[in-house]
Amino acid sequence: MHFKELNLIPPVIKAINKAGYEKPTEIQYQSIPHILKGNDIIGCAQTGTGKTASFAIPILQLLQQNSSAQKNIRTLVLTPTRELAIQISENFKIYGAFLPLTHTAIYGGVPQNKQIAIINKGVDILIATPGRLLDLMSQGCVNISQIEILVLDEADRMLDMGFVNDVKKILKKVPEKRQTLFFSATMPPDIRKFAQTILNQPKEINVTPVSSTAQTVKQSVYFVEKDEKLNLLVTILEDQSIKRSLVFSRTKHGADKLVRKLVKAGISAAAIHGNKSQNARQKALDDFKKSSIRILIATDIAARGIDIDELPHVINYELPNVPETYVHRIGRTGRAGSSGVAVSFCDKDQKKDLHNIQKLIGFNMPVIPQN
Ligand SMILES: Nc1ncnc2c1ncn2[C@@H]1O[C@H](COP(=O)(O)OP(=O)(O)OP(=O)(O)O)[C@@H](O)[C@H]1O
Repeated sequence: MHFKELNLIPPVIKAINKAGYEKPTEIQYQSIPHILKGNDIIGCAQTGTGKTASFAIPILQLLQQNSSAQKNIRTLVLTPTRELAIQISENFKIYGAFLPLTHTAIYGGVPQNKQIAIINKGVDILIATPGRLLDLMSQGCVNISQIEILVLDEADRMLDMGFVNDVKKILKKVPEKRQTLFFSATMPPDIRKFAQTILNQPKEINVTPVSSTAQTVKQSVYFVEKDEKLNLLVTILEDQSIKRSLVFSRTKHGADKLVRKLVKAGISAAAIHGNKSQNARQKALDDFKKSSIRILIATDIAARGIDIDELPHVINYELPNVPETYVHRIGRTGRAGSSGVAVSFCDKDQKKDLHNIQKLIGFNMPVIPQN
């Protein structure tokens, strides 16, 4: 199967070729035709399998084919984190390289003037985190009353407690007649039910069992006492054959503390979490992406969607208490067919969390004995 068989227009095919993709992934192959037909979609596929292109490619094509003389926002993509908004915007840039369509990302933590100036020039596709979008809407700087396509990326996260009120407010301002697309690697049943109230006769595309982890990630767990965790972390990371590792911590404070301890042990590390300025967040991520730091300690703001080329290793210093979060965290490795390793630390207070995670992913992880 080639992208050509998906009835894509030449400028889109040209951009896909330039990106170096040989063939569509399963989720792309299954969702692109439905989206091109104008259907609503719930798309579930494992982490790192190209869900972004599954919506970005057909959206670009639809906007191009039904081109409008007006300069209004025609597609809105909602996404939970600022880093992800930037990344999705970069994806639209790649796939839309040979099309005249414009796009931009708006997100909090940075001044709004530049964002407003770009919107005022006219954009076809707006990628937004909900808070900044509502902010700019309330100031009259953004009008989403003409959108044709609405995307909820990481849909279950967008509709969980932290975001649901914001999303409901946004939904009141978009036209009822629209195409709505939901994408995520995880989709808990209650969220799926709620989704049905927003979508119109959606096609469900489940490429693999919902919430399953990518086969490309080798998972294991250490049972470790709380006061032994730091030593274990240092021992693991001293192994220089691990080129880079992303370490998840449950708290911002815990993340900072780990950075200090690792730096003291001679291991270069930086943290990314919600108490840092947006510039510091982006810098930590960029430094990690270009390998100027070897270890990035993150809270769950980096759990979803973030695509880091050749990231071989993820550590859960603590297990997350929401099992779906585990699936997203370890999905930062083993992307686009490459292989990855994910190790988790489990102390005696976290046995229940481990149980819930293993129930969700449908298997028990091998336990690594400590010597
Ligand atoms: N058809 C393809 N062939 C090769 N690589 C691809 C293809 N489609 C996407 N990719 C690459 O795969 C990587 C993962 O894609 P993407 O970030 O969209 O994954 P995802 O399914 O959204 O993951 P997550 O659930 O973690 O958000 C990206 O680096 C992207 O460039």
